[in-house]
Amino acid sequence: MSATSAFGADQELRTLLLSRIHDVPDYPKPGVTFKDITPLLADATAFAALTDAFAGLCREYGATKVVGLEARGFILAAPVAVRAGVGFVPVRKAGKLPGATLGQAYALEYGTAEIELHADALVPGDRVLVIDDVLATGGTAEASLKLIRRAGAEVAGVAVLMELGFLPGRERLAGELAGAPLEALITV
Ligand SMILES: O=P(O)(O)OC[C@H]1O[C@H](OP(=O)(O)OP(=O)(O)O)[C@H](O)[C@@H]1O
Ligand SMILES: Nc1ncnc2[nH]cnc12
Repeated sequence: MSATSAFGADQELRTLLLSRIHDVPDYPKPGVTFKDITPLLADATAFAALTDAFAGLCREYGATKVVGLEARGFILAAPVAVRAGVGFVPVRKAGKLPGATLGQAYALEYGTAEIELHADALVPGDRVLVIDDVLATGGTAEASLKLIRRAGAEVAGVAVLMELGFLPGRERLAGELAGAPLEALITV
């Protein structure tokens, strides 16, 4: 079961962030409403507020590393790591990292995918906050937690900008979180 805190955006921040996330119907395929965060990234005030909220969480959890999930997770996580004064570690889609890697396959809605982590990017004693833009089915985040644990590090928590509450991502993640918190600034 995942713990919750007062991290959820207050009404003002939620309104700001929601106004900068655009719904794109039927993208990338019919029936899917894509949550486009590019307007948020283009708004310095909104991007800074988001970064501050995540950085506060990073400090609260005593995280020693921030992991960002390719690709939109990189954009959100990197400034958080800088703001919080901890290192940034990318989890990439398979075949993109040049060094020795740990790989983790996972099930998508249709088919499978694989993500990778540099084998030496985390060390025992690291406490890792995972950051991504969207939690949908939870498959990507779940696979990232497996990688972090296989690398010998501890999961401090998962933080996303937006949780799609109509999908069972939170339930899927619960086992792998093993009590670590899953925080969403916005749930739709
Ligand atoms: O909870 P899930 O069902 O796993 O979906 C969420 C993931 O899907 C999106 O990434 P995507 O694979 O589209 O990659 P991108 O960021 O490179 O566009 C999103 O940024 C999350 O990482
Ligand atoms: N609906 C959605 N919008 C943006 N990113 C996503 N990743 C998975 N589902 C998504």
